[in-house]
Amino acid sequence: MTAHALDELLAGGVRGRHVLVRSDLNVPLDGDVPSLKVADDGRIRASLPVIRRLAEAGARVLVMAHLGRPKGAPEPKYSLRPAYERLKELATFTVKFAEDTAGEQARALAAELADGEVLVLENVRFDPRETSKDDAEREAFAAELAALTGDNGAYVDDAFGAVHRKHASVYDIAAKLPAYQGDLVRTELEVLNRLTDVPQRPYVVVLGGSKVSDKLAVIENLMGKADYILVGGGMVFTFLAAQGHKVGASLLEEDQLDIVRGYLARAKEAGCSFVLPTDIVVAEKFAADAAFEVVPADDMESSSFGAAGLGLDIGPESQERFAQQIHSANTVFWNGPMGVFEFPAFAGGTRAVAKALTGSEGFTVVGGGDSAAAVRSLGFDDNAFGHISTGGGASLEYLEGKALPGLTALDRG
Ligand SMILES: Nc1ncnc2c1ncn2[C@@H]1O[C@H](COP(=O)(O)OP(=O)(O)OP(=O)(O)O)[C@@H](O)[C@H]1O
Ligand SMILES: O=C(O)[C@H](O)COP(=O)(O)O
Repeated sequence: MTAHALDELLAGGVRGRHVLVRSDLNVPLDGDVPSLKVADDGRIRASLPVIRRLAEAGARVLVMAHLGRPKGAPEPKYSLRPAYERLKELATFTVKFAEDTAGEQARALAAELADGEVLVLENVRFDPRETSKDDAEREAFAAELAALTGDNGAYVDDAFGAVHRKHASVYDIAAKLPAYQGDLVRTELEVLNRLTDVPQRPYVVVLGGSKVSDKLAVIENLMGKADYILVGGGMVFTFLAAQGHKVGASLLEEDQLDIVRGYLARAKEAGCSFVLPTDIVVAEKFAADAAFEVVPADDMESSSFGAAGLGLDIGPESQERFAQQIHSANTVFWNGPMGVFEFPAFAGGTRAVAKALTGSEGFTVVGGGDSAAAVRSLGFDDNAFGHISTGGGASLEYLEGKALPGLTALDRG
């Protein structure tokens, strides 16, 4: 079965109907509470077309989204208010904000909404039922969200970046309301299908970032698809440690070491080679102005910071090697910054990989909220890449060939 498209919903007429849209507004923020500002509005801009189409067609649009990973209770630093402020600046229609998600204020504001107006609900993850493992809890929350739409509502999933999450606002909600696939999800899938169908070889996957345990899980499957997997970012230290090297105080998933050893042992028979950095930029502490040194990847504690040193970027030799590997590829998929690019001293690896992609003659895809934000903050133009996907974990899991809850939920309906 295929999902019903947004076009079908619009063709049936939405004027006066409440339409609940799941968007991915999980954007990086700058500053401190209460003056947090959106640091990169890529995901907001990507979410805008569907919201606009619905508003212009006269729907009463309710936008639900998450930001960060709060622990099931309101936390000011994870409020969606900054994302709402930015959306309001970009919008040509009225946008309002509810301080709760499905509570008293959300219900009242949803009921008062006029045709063509938009209401952004507070972070869905402020309710523990959103991410609960208990089906009944998630379903109860989904029912409360659905109730905001009255008796003739509809649901549109446009949050490509979250389709891999079995969460109430992504999965369970689709069983509560007539459900449709948003344009962003559709176009993201069309592009990623070019990578799953017949990628032009050599096919290089570049992995980094900090959501290490999420992403380690996808490697097993990617090994059967990619010719080379280049590993950088926070994920690299679990690889180096699995090879028996000391990594100081760097990000490390101790409980994944055996799994990673298995990957390294099976890579050859899977027809894939791992390319790991040979040098690392090690810092004294996690700070923009931290002292740093470049050390061999297999001897990270040789820096003057000893076991307290933190690997925050791949070194210049590795940058060169990764760039060469990317230049020789015909297809490149990149997810996850190579280092803590938010600190200029540790942005070299990410810049080098981005530059290599922009110089590539092959088909290049950058996936991930932070990865996309990184390339833009380093001054690269979106158009210099084949495609910039709004999904990090989502695109990786899609490429892995997994059935994703947010997509299967729509097929159901
Ligand atoms: N060596 C490192 N140590 C700690 N953090 C790192 C390291 N390298 C990169 N990071 C951090 O990784 C973060 C991005 O990781 P993430 O896995 O979220 O990327 P993404 O896939 O682009 O985003 P998303 O999955 O949210 O769409 C950045 O904030 C960056 O600072
Ligand atoms: O940033 C992302 O990849 C998406 O918004 C999903 O966020 P999550 O990894 O916290 O579920």
